[in-house]
Amino acid sequence: MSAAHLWTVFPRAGPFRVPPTISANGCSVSASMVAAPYRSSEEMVYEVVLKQAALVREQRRTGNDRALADVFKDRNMLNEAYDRCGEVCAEYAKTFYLGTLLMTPERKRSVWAIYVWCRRTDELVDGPNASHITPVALDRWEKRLNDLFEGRPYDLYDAALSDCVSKFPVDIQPFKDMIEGMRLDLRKSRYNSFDELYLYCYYVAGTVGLMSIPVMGICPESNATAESVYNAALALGIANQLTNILRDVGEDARRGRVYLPQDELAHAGLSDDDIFRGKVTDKWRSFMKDQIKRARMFFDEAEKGVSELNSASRWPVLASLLLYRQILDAIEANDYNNFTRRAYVGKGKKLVALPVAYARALMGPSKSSRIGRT
Ligand SMILES: CC(C)=CCC/C(C)=C/CC/C(C)=C/CC/C(C)=C/COP(=O)(O)OP(=O)(O)O
Repeated sequence: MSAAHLWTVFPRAGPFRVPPTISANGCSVSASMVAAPYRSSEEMVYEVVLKQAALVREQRRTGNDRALADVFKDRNMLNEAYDRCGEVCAEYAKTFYLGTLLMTPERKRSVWAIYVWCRRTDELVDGPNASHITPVALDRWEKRLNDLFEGRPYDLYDAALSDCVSKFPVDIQPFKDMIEGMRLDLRKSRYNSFDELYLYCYYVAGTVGLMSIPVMGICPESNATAESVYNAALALGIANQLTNILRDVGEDARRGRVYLPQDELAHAGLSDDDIFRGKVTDKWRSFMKDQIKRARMFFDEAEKGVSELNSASRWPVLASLLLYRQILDAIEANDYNNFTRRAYVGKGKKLVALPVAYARALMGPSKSSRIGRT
């Protein structure tokens, strides 16, 4: 693990804060290419991390849930709302859903409600009606978000999230940022540098980590700072999204989109044309090796935070981390042909990952955790 990478994941925090070196991001790109602009996105994201961590710290200190008005008098309606969220989660994220079943009822249903909101947001730009979506529609979606945070949900799914955010110290910012990510996706189909891509990944996936931690909870025995656990959660979202991008290169290219950093492509002697041509060359393999290496580093950062979570939250997170990380192995096994072959993790591997994750999830926070307090 390069120290430079740690600087990128922990931009201002503790012992890992070192200036970037030539191997920044674990890729063979020059430091000047990634280091200077790299700070801006990271710092912006870090503000959100600090704010979220402060909310959770406050909750840990007082031991009370944030007291918002209980707007839902009709418990049956609310139970129905949460059940519907559970059904959606079970349908679209089976493994994750299975893992959530270990959580306390309150946490479990809140995680479902967050999942459903994220899925609906994603569907706005990725779903069947995506071609009709406009920035105005996203503004309306944001207005709905504000309303539900103030206890005025529009529909049943919103009602579940509205209740969830009244019970857990969830900040609205990551939700707004996810909508911002959708706006970005509407107007942008190229990313000049990893800094730009990082910001996109934060918007559309890192935010999920920040939304989830207040609900999943940090283990009471954990010595880690809230900031460090948030950083790990953020890293998992980034790792997942980078993996998604690497898996879907061909599919995205067919939609005219290239999510790979243009400067790194150029540095590797590649261009959009090579991607549209879709030929696996040695240049492409070497480029992909670096990209995979960087995604794995984000997974590694994330993994360190899992043991700091509440015991029942560790399993679903670790299981999904192990499974998603294996997509990178599958890309390698496909000899880096992510143009016409879809990398996937077979059923057998999934079945092995679940008990492995379960056994590892039994381990609590490490006393000498590198993400612990300094
Ligand atoms: C590590 C610690 C401390 C906490 C974990 C905090 C959490 C729950 C983070 C979750 C991050 C996450 C799941 C982000 C979503 C990223 C992503 C790319 C999801 C892919 O979703 P789909 O588009 O449905 O995937 P497929 O295309 O593979 O079906």
